[in-house]
Amino acid sequence: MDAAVVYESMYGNSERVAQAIAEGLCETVRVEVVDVTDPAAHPDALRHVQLVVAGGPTHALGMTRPATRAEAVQRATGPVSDRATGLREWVESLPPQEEGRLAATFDTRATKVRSLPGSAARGAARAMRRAGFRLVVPSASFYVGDVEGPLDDGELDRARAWGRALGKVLVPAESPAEGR
Ligand SMILES: Cc1cc2nc3c(=O)[nH]c(=O)nc-3n(C[C@H](O)[C@H](O)[C@H](O)COP(=O)(O)O)c2cc1C
Repeated sequence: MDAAVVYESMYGNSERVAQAIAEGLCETVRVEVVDVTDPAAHPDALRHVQLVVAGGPTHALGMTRPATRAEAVQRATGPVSDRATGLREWVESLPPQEEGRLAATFDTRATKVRSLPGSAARGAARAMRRAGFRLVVPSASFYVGDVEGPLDDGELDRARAWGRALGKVLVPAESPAEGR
């Protein structure tokens, strides 16, 4: 089975989570990690992939928007990726999917506002379900200590474990060879 982890990231935290998820997933499936703005993330370029894992930062209780991305750039005290489009535009561009395509979603969120309900991952999951994907596991959130990060202790391990568990749902242990 082939999988792709498609991510958006302004300060690099969601990118690190995407890489960690791929490290867990690659124990059972072939996986590529793609920035959502990369031509390789275009829906046509991902047609060979059976599982798409998509994620990015939570901004203003949901997926980023042009205004929240501009705010993120303005608030940056270090490296920031100034991007014209993000996860929201990507999921909204997905054409109707053939039956059987699988998906899972993740986001990063701030520990300080952990009690707030908003989650980019849940918004992305809704859009992907509407496009015809089957969501194989509940969406996951990974936490940063402050707006620019860093990720809280243990979050990359948790992301690796989430990727590993996702791979095992897709490729049961008795037939690992079929997943490669
Ligand atoms: C404009 C803006 C709005 C944000 N809104 C939220 C929010 O509603 N909930 C939350 O948990 N985190 C919020 N955050 C924190 C982001 O989730 C955090 O910056 C992000 O997870 C870092 O990921 P990245 O390095 O991949 O961009 C916000 C950050 C910015 C810049």
